[in-house]
Amino acid sequence: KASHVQKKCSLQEESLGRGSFTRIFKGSKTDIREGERQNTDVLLKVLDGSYKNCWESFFEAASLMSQISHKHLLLVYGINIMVQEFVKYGALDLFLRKKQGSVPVSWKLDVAKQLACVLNFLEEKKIVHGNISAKNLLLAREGDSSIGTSPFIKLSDPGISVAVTVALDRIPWVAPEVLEAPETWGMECDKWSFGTTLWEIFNGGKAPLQGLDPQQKLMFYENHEQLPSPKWTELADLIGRCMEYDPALRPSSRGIIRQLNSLITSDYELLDPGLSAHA
Ligand SMILES: N#Cc1ccc(Nc2nc(N)cc(-n3ccc(CO)n3)n2)cc1
Repeated sequence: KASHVQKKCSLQEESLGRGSFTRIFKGSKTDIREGERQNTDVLLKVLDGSYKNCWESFFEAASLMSQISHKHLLLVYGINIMVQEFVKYGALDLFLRKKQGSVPVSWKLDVAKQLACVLNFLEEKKIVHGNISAKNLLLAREGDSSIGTSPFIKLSDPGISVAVTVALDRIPWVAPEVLEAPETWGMECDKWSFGTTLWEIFNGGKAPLQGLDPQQKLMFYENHEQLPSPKWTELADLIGRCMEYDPALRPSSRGIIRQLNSLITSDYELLDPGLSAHA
C-alpha cells in the first residue's frame, strides 16, 4: 500500500552559495508517514533566472541521477527545483582548502578509491557523468583516523550538461576531445576528469591552472600540456595516464582501481617519510 507521504520543503533564507548556474539553499523536508512526522535536511538547488533557457539539461541531469542509486551517488529527491539530500560537510575542494594539507595520504587515497568505485558503477551503466571534479564531490562523513572512522563522499549531479556550459571555464576538468567535438565525447572523458580531481585531492583542493585566462587555458590543451606532477611518481603516473590526450590510452575504471590499490598498499611512508605530509 503506497504510504501516503506528504512532502513539504521549508526554505532557509540565506543561500549557501552558488553552483555554476544555480543558487543553493539549505532546507528541510517533512515526510508524514502514517501520521508520524519525519524531518530530513535537504539542499535545494534553484536554477538561476538568467539560465532558465537551459532548464531542460538541468532537469535531464537531475532525472538521470534520480533513476539510479549507489551509496556514493548523491540522492536527488525531486527535480522540480532539484531537492537534494543535504551532505553534512559540503564540497570537497573547500574542505581540503580549509584543512590546509593536514589531511593524511591514507585519507586522500580512501576518497580517491570511493570516486573510482562510483566511476566504475557509472561505466557499467554506460552513463557519462561529464562533470567529475572536487567541487562536485560532497563529504558526508569527515573521517577521523584517531577514532577509526573513514571519510565518505557522494558524487553530486552532473549539473548543466557540458554542451551547455562555456566549456573553457571547465578546463582542465573537461577532457580535450569534449572541446573539439562535444557530440563525440564518451566514457573516457570521465577518466580525464578523474585525473584532474586526483590532482586536486593531492594539492590541497587548489584549483588547477588557477589564474590562467580562458585563452591561456585553451593553449594548455593546444600544446598538450600536463598539470605539475606531484612528487610521488606512482601517483604522477596514474594522473598522467588518466589525463592522456588520446582517450583510447586512458585506463578503464577497473585499471584505475587496480593502480589505486597498489598505491594504497605501497609503503609511501618508507619511500619518503616527508611524502605523507605533502604528497
Ligand atoms: N559550510 C557549509 C556547507 C555547505 C553545503 C553543504 N552541503 C551540501 N549538500 C549538497 N547536497 C550539495 C552541496 N553543494 C555545495 C556546492 C554545490 C554545488 O554543486 N553543492 N552542499 C554542507 C555544508
